[in-house]
Amino acid sequence: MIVIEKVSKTYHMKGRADVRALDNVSATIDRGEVVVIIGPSGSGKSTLLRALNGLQPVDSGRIVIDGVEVTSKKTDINRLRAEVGMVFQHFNLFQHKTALENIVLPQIIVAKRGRAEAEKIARDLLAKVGLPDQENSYPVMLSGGQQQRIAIARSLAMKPKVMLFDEATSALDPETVGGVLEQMRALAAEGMTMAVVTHEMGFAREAADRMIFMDGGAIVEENTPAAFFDNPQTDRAKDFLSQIL
Ligand SMILES: Nc1ncnc2c1ncn2[C@@H]1O[C@H](COP(=O)(O)OP(=O)(O)OP(=O)(O)O)[C@@H](O)[C@H]1O
Repeated sequence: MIVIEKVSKTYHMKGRADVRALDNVSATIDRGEVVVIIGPSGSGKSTLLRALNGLQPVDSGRIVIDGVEVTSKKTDINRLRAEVGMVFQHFNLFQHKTALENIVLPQIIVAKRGRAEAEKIARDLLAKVGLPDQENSYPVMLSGGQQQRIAIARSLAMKPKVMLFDEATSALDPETVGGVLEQMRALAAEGMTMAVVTHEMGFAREAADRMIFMDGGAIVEENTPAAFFDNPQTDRAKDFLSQIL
């Protein structure tokens, strides 16, 4: 379970007004729950996701994942990043390593597994993401969607308790988005705890247990997808939905 308690974050940049990216945000995400976070550009969605795996330090408040306080300086951030997998818009595979090695290496380096075990896990995951025949392919030989599925497999190899997706399909060619969404749906169906920032409203309707709508660094509305899309409560959510649907 993820508990987010009164989390705030302001960015200070020279020559620019301060930006309050997160303004007293509180939420909980239950084990096995799939939460889709949407909102206008600059509303704080990415900052919140990055805070959840410790990539983004916050100014105040607490984030606790399965009893481990992410926001405590004492927490081992490397361990946390293994337990909280994150898939970004840009998948950053090692270009000079094969698909298999991309999944194997973090297991050896971070999880300290032996090569035989790491390769077995990697092969199982390549099959799971629908790419069993691509273990010897280099990223450049794969479509963006296939590379993103390798990136998902790489995260899953660490056996995370939680998966975070930050616009995982936004940089892909339209014809390769479907395969990635299919993997995300399958993970959701298996009961993975997921927080997903996406523009894919079809995915949100089908796979989300709950929608969180953010604006101006705050959570403005939370509801089931059916209630949120069909009957938004706030003017801000209505405006946003009228622009994107
Ligand atoms: N590293 C940073 N330094 C300074 N300002 C930042 C930084 N990261 C984000 N911001 C600012 O904080 C605000 C929230 O940004 P964030 O990326 O969290 O929003 P978002 O909802 O994910 O936006 P988008 O949908 O465009 O990705 C924005 O005004 C952004 O310009």
